[in-house]
Amino acid sequence: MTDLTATSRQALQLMDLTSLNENDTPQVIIDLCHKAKTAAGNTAAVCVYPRFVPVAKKTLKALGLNDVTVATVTNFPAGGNDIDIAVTETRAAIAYGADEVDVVFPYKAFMDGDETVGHELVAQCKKVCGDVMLKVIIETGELKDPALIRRASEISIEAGADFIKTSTGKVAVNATPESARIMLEAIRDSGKQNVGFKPAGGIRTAEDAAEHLAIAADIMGAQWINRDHYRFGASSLLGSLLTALGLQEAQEDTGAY
Ligand SMILES: O=C[C@H](O)COP(=O)(O)O
Repeated sequence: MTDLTATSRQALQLMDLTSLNENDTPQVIIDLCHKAKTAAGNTAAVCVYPRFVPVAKKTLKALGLNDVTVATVTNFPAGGNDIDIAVTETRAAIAYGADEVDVVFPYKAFMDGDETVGHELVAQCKKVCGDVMLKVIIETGELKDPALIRRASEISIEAGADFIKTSTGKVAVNATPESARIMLEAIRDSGKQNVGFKPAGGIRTAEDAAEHLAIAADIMGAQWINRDHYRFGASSLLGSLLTALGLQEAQEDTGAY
């Protein structure tokens, strides 16, 4: 087994297979759920807009994909600083049946110097989540400055994030190796090894995924990398992984969700 085969299989099983397009329909989400099952194993989760959580849950259940969780997004993608709205959206997402909520950190307010609102928003969203996993998207491509990426990561971890996530996939710059390194170092240095990391946005090739996994292994150790600690957020990565695994013909995937 080549290294790329091994990392591609690992990446596939760590993927939050994503469709967050304005023109999504129930049928698009049903098709997405079918793609979560592959000959190389199932993806970790599907990630969809809140209104599609019920159809995703129902489809995965009908397919017997009990290990594939349903993630959704709140305060997305703008990362507004209204805590009530973020909490209300998060509560609604859970009511729809979401297993995991990816909330956008109020990164613009944070860039304007307000650290308190980010901490409070994450803490209050985690409170309504209970056992539902909360991933906090800090939007690294907008923060840009390594010191801001580090600080937003620290605030999110301190406030109770289960995962910190790089990006929405909706801005010009999304997950990069540099931002991944800063965020993983923040997790390591926090001493909270149970906090996970999700690079998301712009990860399209098996080689991209392998590079990210190597960074995580370097900083956190290879043993740390599992679905409880590591996810890829990606809408167009599956096809490249299947090709690297020699499975592309078995499962058609255009990558164009
Ligand atoms: O959370 C995941 C991202 O929205 C996916 O971004 P992508 O479409 O660039 O893969």
